[in-house]
Amino acid sequence: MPQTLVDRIWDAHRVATTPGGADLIAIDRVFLHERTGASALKRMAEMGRSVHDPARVFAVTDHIVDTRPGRTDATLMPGGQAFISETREACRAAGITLFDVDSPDQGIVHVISPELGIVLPGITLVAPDSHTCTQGAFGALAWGIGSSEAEHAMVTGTLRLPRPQTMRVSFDGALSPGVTAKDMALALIARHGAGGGAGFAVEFAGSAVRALDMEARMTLCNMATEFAAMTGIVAPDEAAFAWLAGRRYAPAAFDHPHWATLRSDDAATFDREIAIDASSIAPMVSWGTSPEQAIPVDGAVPQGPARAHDYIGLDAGHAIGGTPVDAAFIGSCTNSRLSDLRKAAALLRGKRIAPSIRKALVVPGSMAVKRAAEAEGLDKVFEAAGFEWRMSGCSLCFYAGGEGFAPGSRVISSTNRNFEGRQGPGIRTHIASPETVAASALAGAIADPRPLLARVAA
Ligand SMILES: CC(C)[C@H](C(=O)O)[C@@H](O)C(=O)O
Ligand code: SF4
Repeated sequence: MPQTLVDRIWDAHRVATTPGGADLIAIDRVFLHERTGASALKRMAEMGRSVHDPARVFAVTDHIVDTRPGRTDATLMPGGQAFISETREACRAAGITLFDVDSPDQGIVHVISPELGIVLPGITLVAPDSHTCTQGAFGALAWGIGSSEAEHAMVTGTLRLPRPQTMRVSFDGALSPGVTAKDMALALIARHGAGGGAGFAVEFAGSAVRALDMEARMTLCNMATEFAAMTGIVAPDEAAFAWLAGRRYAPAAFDHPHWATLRSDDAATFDREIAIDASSIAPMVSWGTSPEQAIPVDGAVPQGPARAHDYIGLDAGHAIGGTPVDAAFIGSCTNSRLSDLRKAAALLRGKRIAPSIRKALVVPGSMAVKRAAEAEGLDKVFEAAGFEWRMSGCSLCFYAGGEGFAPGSRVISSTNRNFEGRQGPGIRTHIASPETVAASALAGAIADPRPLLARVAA
C-alpha cells in the first residue's frame, strides 16, 4: 500500500500497538537542554532508574546561559546556575555527552544536533523542547515532548503515543527575491491559523521546498510547532545527505538503498492537503501576539482581537511598514545559522543602524556558526553597523531573566514566538526574517527588505 514518509518512519519504529490504540515507538535519540532536561534526569535518579543507552542521549546548555563575550561560570545568567549545575552533575552520573557552555560545540540544541550529525534521515529524535521539529528538515521524525516523556524515552528507549494524522503542505512555484523560508512559514500560519496543524505531522513538499537549502528547510520546519503541528518534515534528498555527510556522529556516506526509500509514495494519500503558490508570498511580519497575526510587510494591520491591538499598540488600518522599533534581534533556532547571518550582513555592510535603536543583538546559533561567521568577517560587519556580536545561546528569544530589552521596547526579531511577554514583560515582538530585521534596524522602523536588496544587488 502506498505510504507517506511519516507513516513509513512510524511503522519502521513501531514496537507494539497498545490496547488503547496508541503505539509504542522506538526512540533513536534524545537531546536534552538544561532548562527541562536536568529535572528529568534528577527525577530518574531519585526513582533509581537509569538511562537505557547513554550513547543515544545528548545534552547541551543553551537556554539560560550568558551570551555576552567572555562568559564564564561566574557570569552565568541569574536563574541559570542551578539548572546548569544540575545538568552537569546528572549528565556525568548518567554517562551522557554534554556540550557545555565552554565547549566549542555548544549552541542552541536544534542548531547543534544537525551540525554534529546527531539527527539523521529516517530516525526518531525527541527533545523536551517544542522546536525539535526543526530537525525534520533532514527527514527525521523529530518532535518536542514533555519532561516526563523524556524520562520514559531515556529509561525505556520508547515512547507511547497515538499515530499522528498526516498533512502535506505543498509550496509550488518560485519565491520572489527577498522572500524566505521564514515568510513561507508565516504565510502558511497566517492563512491557515496558528491551530491549523493540530494533530498532524506535516510534510513540506513542492518545488519551492525542494529549492530551499538545508538551513532554510530548518527554518520552515522550525515553525511547524507555531502551526500547532506535532512536527514538520521534508523528504531527505541529495542536499540533505551532502549536508550531513562526514559530520561527527553521521555515517561518512549515505549510499545504502535504504536512504532512497525515505519519501512519500506518489500515490500516498494524506489526511489533509494544503497548497500554496510560493510566488504569492511577500516578506511577512507579525503585527500582534500570535504567529497567525502576520501580514505582508507592505500591508496594513487588519482588525483582530482587541487584546492583541492593545498589547502591541497598533490599531486596525495602520500600515505596518514605518512602525518605529526600539530594538532588533537576530538569532534563535529559527534564524541563527550561517546563511541567515550572511543574508543580514549583506544588507548591513557599510551602513549604520538608526540611532533610535537602543539594543541590537546578533546571537549566533552555535559556536561553530560564530567561528564560521568570524572567518568571513561578518562579526565586523555587524559591529560596524551597531549590532552587538554575542556568544551562542537562546538569549532574548526567550526571556530567561537577567538580561532584557528596555521597558516597553518594540522589537523586530528573527525568532518564532510573539506572545505577550515572550521577550520580557511588556516587550512587543514583531517576528520576521533576518533580512527584514536588518532592513528595519537600518530604518529604525519596520521596513521592507526588497528595495534595499535590489540596491545591494545592483
Ligand atoms: C524552555 C523550553 C521548554 C521552551 C520550549 O519548549 O519551547 C523554549 O525553548 C521556548 O522556545 O519557549
Ligand atoms: S532559540 Fe528560542 S525557540 Fe529556539 S529553543 Fe531556544 S528559546 Fe526555544
